[in-house]
Amino acid sequence: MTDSALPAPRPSTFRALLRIYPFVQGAVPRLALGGVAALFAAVVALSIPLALGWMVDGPLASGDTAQILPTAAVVLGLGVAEAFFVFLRRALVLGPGTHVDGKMRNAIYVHLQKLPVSFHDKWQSGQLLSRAMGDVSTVRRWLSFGIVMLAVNGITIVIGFTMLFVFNPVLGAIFTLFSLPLFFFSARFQRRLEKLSRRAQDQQGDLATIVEESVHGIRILKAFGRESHALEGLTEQASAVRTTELLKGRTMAGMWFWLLFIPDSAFAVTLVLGIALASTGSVTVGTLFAFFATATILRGPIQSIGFLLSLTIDARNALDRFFDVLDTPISILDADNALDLAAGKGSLVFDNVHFRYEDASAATPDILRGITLEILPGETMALVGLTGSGKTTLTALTTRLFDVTSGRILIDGTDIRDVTAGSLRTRVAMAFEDATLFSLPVRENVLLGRADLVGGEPDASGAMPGVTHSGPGAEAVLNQALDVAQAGFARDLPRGLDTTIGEEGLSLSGGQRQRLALARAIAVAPSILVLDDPLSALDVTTEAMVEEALRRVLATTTALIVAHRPSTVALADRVALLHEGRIEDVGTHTELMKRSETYRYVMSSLDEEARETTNTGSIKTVELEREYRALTRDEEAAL
Ligand SMILES: Nc1ncnc2c1ncn2[C@@H]1O[C@H](COP(=O)(O)OP(=O)(O)OP(=O)(O)O)[C@@H](O)[C@H]1O
Repeated sequence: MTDSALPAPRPSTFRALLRIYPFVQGAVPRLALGGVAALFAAVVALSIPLALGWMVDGPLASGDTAQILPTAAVVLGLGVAEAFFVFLRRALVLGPGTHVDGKMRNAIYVHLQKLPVSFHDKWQSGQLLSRAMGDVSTVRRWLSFGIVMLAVNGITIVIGFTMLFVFNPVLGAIFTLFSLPLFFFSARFQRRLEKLSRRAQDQQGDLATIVEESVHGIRILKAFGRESHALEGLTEQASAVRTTELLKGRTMAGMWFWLLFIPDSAFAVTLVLGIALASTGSVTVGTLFAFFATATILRGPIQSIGFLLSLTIDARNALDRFFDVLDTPISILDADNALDLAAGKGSLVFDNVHFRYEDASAATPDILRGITLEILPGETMALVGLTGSGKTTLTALTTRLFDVTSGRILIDGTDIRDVTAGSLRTRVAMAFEDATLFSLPVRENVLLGRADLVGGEPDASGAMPGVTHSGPGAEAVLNQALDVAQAGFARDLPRGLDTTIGEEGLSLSGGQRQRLALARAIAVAPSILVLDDPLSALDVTTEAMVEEALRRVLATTTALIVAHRPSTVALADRVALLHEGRIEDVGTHTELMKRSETYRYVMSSLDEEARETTNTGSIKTVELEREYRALTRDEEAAL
């Protein structure tokens, strides 16, 4: 391995934590003020032993009782001042923590939206969720508490130890000497904790993935009676998390042992020596009193160092995990000089397009190996091919969900990589077989691609409706899209088009979800419509109605439709046959039936597929089946 191939060394905890600065920037003044308040609290606390020492050596030793009350009042005043500064510190640092928390979550969300689909294919959603939620919270806790207390306790320790030396250099030196091993143990435990903490956080991400997947796939698990299998997976992962947490807990317990034992033994040794020195008169009782009062105050900061260090280590790992996502480059970006795609007739051209997935092994050939295809403005082209031939992959390239490996895709003569993705995606709309909906009202789901219709008119109270789609323009688009997609059922939902669809639309049937997803694509009023078998879950009667309405839309729109059913092929002006990574033939259905053996083979396999999935109880099905069979027979006879 060459030097350049070696992984970059892990940066120090300090450098790793410094990366939070851009998110903290605006909050620095409040954090700094919080730190100052905490420092005042520490200084006030440390001055109490001075007052006590003075009282013991002064008024108490001389019997001047008149001085006792004022001195007690001073100590009380210092106590009140300390409480006030602690309150101030908490109030000041609370805001910055939540501010940074919000900024970090926004940043990771925006980045996740921009990352290409290939990134999301690779990353588990639970890992992303735990980074955006759990890790960001860990950083907030450290920022609101950990860093301030670490700084203040550090300063308290320095001032406190200096005071011990001033009270009595011998006792101070012995106390310091006995406390030194603390730093050795802290460093040792820090390294061990760092590894365990990262492991625990990663395992929690995996656990979140399992929970997310089993909730998401609850219907399948129930249908196959595999809830116990999912539980086994969860138990196994939970036990891995538990083992790591236990190991972490044991390491922390070991650290705590030394954190308590070392200062206590330092305390004991200096106490014995201090009493001996006081008995010889080398040190006054008041000074000894102040020495131990200070040492007692120092116990808290010394002991909390371990906890604060583990909080810091957790925050460092959380930040590393956060930046694992944020540092992932956005591979599909607008070019520097990208312009908006101008309105045009809507021609779509694939020019010698090659494509392979990033993680494909070197031994496998490209999925698409030189696709050349022209879809004329207003034309409807069906894309037909065997399962796994790359139809979905080809459609995904049209909106740059993936970029071509080589070759070009042109819309109205312009390479889609030369225009802004935003404008491209308003000109090209997609509907997929897997119709994902969001936990939003029907209206918002259907008008998702119409950012131009967000807002609407103020309501009766004059308030703006916020980020919702409303107004006459939005209503017209919504109604037309629902009509074409035969999704009128949505108007009969309990709150009509304002009904919030359950998570991912799971409260709707597969066919209802597909119709809403189709309405969503139609609502964009694109010049190019790309449909990846979006009618597969519909019964044949509804499919025929949707197709009839679609024909009206498609008459003015360029369309590329992945067809898995002969009835979908019937929608098209021409058919492109995708086979072994290339467009093997293009022509009308009749032409291809005549001249292409591959096409006849593919169609007969689609036919079987269709018969397996159609609702044979429907009269329409029988009619369509008969029509198609007759067509096929005629064509076969003509051969
Ligand atoms: N995200 C991905 N990463 C790696 N390989 C993928 C990815 N998505 C699809 N593939 C592979 O690419 C090939 C083509 O898949 P694609 O989904 O485009 O086929 P298809 O023709 O649409 O299939 P179907 O008709 O079954 O829907 C398949 O071998 C598939 O395993």
